[in-house]
Amino acid sequence: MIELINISKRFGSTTAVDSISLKVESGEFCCLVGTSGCGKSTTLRMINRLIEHSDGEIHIDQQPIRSFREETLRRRIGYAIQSTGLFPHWTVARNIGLVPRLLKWPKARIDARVEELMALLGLSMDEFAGKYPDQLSGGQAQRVGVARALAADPDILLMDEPFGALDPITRESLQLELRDLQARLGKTIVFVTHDMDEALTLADRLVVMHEGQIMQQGHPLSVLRDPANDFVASLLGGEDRGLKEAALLPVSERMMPLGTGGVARERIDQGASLREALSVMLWRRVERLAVVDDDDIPIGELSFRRLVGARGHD
Ligand SMILES: Nc1ncnc2c1ncn2[C@@H]1O[C@H](COP(=O)(O)OP(=O)(O)OP(=O)(O)O)[C@@H](O)[C@H]1O
Repeated sequence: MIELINISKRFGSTTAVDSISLKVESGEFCCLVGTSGCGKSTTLRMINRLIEHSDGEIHIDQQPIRSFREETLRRRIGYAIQSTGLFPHWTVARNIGLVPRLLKWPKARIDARVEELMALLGLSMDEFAGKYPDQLSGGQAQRVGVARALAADPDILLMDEPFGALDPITRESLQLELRDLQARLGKTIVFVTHDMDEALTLADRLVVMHEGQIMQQGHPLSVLRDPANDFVASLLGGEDRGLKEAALLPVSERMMPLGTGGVARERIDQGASLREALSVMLWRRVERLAVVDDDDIPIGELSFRRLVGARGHD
């Protein structure tokens, strides 16, 4: 668990972070969002002591981070950033092995770990191990950056706009993979982004910052449904909030049992979001969809009225 207690950071006369308190539970995916310059990156970098806080206390598993040795921080906290920070004259394999080497692991263990991580991030050893960063696409470089951050098997991962420079399709696929990876590996992740859709997709805990302070924090759905003030509401997209909420809710949430009137022609997967269902209805110009399981067998149906949450019968 990471705990920030009344944390402030001042740079000369600028207060970048102003007495914030935040608790991130073990295994939680926490996203920090907010306007440019609101103190997100500073908050993140105080957790691994790249920046020293001015006031307050930061604890990891109840211990003040100032009591940790540098080596322990390195081992326990991985860090990935937008520009990847890969060393240009080092191969992919060498870049990934950076922290284990600093921790003086034996060579055989480092080699085995690099191989394991490349497989985990979908990078073929034969193709990529010997390449240099400038021979990689943006998405491949980000994968290497994430692999490097995971190298010493840290329990905490700090990520600062890691997918910021990617095209939307690569970005979405890396978001899904990261979510999946986190569920499998059980890491605690603190993730900075200025992209609200990215934050809503990834977060268990959404933290909205403004001018160095936390305006609101909570589960994305509860923040969406009940924004603390106009600033949070507008950052969440104002009237667009309905679509954002629909993107977070699965079709199964509003599905009805199969009726007797025959199965609808157009289908939607039970794991799809209500937003995707709405899109299919608009595109196909239908008001009813058959909801199908993984084997494409109809298990229920979704009507437009149910989708929008209207009360009463269809
Ligand atoms: N090393 C520094 N020296 C002086 N001021 C700094 C320093 N680092 C950050 N700041 C200031 O602290 C404030 C918060 O910066 P920070 O980088 O944490 O914001 P951010 O929310 O991550 O912004 P962005 O989304 O634009 O990256 C800004 O006003 C910034 O100018």
